[in-house]
Amino acid sequence: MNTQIIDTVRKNKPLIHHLTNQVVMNFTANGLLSFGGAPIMAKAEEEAAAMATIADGVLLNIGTLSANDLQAMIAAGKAANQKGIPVVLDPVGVAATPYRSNAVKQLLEEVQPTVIKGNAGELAHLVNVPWQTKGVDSFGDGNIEEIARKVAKTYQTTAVLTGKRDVISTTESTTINGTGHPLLAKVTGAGCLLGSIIAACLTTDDSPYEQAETAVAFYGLAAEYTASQEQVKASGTFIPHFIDALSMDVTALKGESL
Ligand SMILES: Nc1ncnc2c1ncn2[C@@H]1O[C@H](COP(=O)(O)OP(=O)(O)O)[C@@H](O)[C@H]1O
Ligand SMILES: Cc1ncsc1CCOP(=O)(O)O
Repeated sequence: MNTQIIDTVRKNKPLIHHLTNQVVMNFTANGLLSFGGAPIMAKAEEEAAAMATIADGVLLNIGTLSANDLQAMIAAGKAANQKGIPVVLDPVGVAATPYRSNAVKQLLEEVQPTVIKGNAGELAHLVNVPWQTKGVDSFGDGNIEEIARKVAKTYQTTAVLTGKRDVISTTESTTINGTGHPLLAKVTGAGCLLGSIIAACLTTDDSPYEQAETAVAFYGLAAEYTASQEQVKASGTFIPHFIDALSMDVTALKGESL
């Protein structure tokens, strides 16, 4: 984890244009604000390109996709590519229906994502590897390093595969992150908010590999700290304390004194 990336995000407060799903909008906006970014949620096709042009990064999350959303995502993604700002694609539930699968295919033909982030089932689907999924969730085990590497190679991007262990992979390097807590899997939108925080970290001058690894490691550490708090009983009490933890310094999250 490169803590300078987090410090830089907190200094610059990057504006992240979110085209995300209805389930997680408020949680994502509060989580990114706490971390140190500036969220804006905007899905109208009419303003998608203009919004991306004033933003520092764009998040495309297909969780509750409609036909209009897809056109807006293509417009925002293209504008971001043109401006040279990062784009994170989160193909939520892509394996669930042919509609989602075709929409992501179209998006990937028109937009070059800096990072593709998803759980094992979502990323496996993108590279035609069989995996057990149920709606937006992923189950089972398999070669997650191989899947992340395949996604990075196929789409010439940085892949972030989440789960009990997270894999960050480019065409050249792969690393595993072990921070995190099972309560994250009990909170809807935990993966979606991570996408937003990755987008914020991608706005510094470092490599996407280091930026993504930092975002994922920090996020898991914040979850571990949260779960260790006495007031946290289960997923309901986890949520507000996790939002708080996202604003903390790494030293404090680790319980180290300065
Ligand atoms: N069993 C687990 N133990 C620790 N961390 C987990 C576990 N499951 C998920 N996470 C963490 O939760 C976050 C969201 O991952 P995941 O649940 O795979 O995403 P999604 O919500 O998109 O399915 C990631 O930071 C990941 O590391
Ligand atoms: C439940 C649900 N349905 C459509 S989007 C969504 C949220 C999924 O969020 P996450 O995959 O981050 O838990």
